[in-house]
Amino acid sequence: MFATHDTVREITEDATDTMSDSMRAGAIWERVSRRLRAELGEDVFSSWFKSIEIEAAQGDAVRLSVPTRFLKSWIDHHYKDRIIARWSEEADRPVSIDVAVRTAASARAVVRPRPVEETPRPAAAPAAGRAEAPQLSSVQNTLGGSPLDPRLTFDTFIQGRSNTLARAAALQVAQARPTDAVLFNPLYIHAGVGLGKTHLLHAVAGMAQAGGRRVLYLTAEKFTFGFVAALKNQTAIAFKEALRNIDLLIIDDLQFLQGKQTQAEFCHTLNALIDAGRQIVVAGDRPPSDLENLDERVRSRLAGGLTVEIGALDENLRFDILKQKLAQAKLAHPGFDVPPAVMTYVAKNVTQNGRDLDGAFNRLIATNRLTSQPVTVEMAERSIRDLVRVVEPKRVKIEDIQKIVAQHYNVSRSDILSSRRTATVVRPRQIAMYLAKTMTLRSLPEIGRRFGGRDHTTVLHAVRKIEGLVGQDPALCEEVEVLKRRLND
Ligand SMILES: Nc1ncnc2c1ncn2[C@@H]1O[C@H](COP(=O)(O)OP(=O)(O)OP(=O)(O)O)[C@@H](O)[C@H]1O
Repeated sequence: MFATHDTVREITEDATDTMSDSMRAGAIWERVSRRLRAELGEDVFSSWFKSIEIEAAQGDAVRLSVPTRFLKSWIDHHYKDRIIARWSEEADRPVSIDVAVRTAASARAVVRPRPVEETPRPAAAPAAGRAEAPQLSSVQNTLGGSPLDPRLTFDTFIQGRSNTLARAAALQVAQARPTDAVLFNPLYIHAGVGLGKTHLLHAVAGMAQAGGRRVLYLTAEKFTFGFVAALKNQTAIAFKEALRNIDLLIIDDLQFLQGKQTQAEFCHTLNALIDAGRQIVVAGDRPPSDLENLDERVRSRLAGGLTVEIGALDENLRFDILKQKLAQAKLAHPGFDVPPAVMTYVAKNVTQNGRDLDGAFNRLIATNRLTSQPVTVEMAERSIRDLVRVVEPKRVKIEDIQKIVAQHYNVSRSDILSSRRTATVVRPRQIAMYLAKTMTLRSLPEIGRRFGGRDHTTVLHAVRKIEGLVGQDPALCEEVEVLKRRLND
């Protein structure tokens, strides 16, 4: 069917209306942005509003877009009402505003308002585009990146139940090509002392660097020092530029990020890199929510990515780490060996963390090399006595297991004891039975009785089922580890 003159005119008028709506919206957004910047301050404005673009504007309906889901949810929760109020005031009529996440296709079609003038800044070095961005060495020089230990690789990082998820996420990030979509951003890894965070971060840095990406690995202390020194030397602009031109920023020991201004700069860097589709990996000694001294904006930005925990090293993992250390030691000290009984003794008794395992192993080598004593269990007992912690195993009660599992899966304890067979209850019940078998000395019939009078074969089936799943499903494995830790606390 051909369009009549009238329809052509209607279509043209519609298009002209849409164009002028868009242009009007662009002008209004400029004024709204100025007011938001004045009301909220430069820091808040550049953290949350700078990357907003107008996706569409038609009549009283405006659609804004932001590059990430995190930004959308933050703006929806904290600033949307304010934007609507300011926009309605500037437009002299009520408007509805919707915030969407930009896709590559929508980004091409976006209406770009003129950038809002910022408060005057000292003359900046010309902004380097991605193509002429500084190469790794100059980034490292400008920012004083922390040195990487070539021994800390994925090959030497031993996988166990407590670190499966963290390792898998880290590997995915390290292997990504620059054109791949960024999956977990930021990736935040937390663990207690000596459980392998630094090892994993070095492995990510090394692999990504080998893949040709511009990587910067910094401890939070170095970041603080670099930023403060740059401020003192009036090179802060160059510092910021260099930071924003890397592909992968890795920050270790985030708990040591000091100072309000440094944290604000870190937050800007996080926002700028994430919005530009670059990857961030951060490690700290506790989850973001527990980092009390950290700026709220940094905390929420971190919590908006993927947070994974590395749990305690279990005995099997400790044994495997020792095996690897032995292989390395044999290369450096030909003729040196540690009998399996000694390996088992150390793995069983040095339970704290990987650093104590390093220490124990070094003492075996030193004692053997310096005194020519053969490595035996007695020799090991004497040399590593202070690293051995005698811990009374905590007695876990079946009732506690049922309570904690029920809480974790948001079902009631009576659901777990009941005969209900819906999936939401069956899996938690099986996990609770599995924990009862592996964390207490109760027999299968006794466990069956305590789980609503079930037969011992039902318990056995549950235990086998969960044992099998834990080996295949890292997420379930992580859940079980979390439950075990809660029960052992
Ligand atoms: N899964 C693992 N495989 C191999 N080595 C490990 C593993 N976990 C820990 N280690 C070793 O344990 C030691 C301590 O690990 P690392 O320095 O990475 O701990 P961390 O979590 O960064 O501790 P901190 O919080 O004190 O900085 C290192 O020698 C590391 O190589």
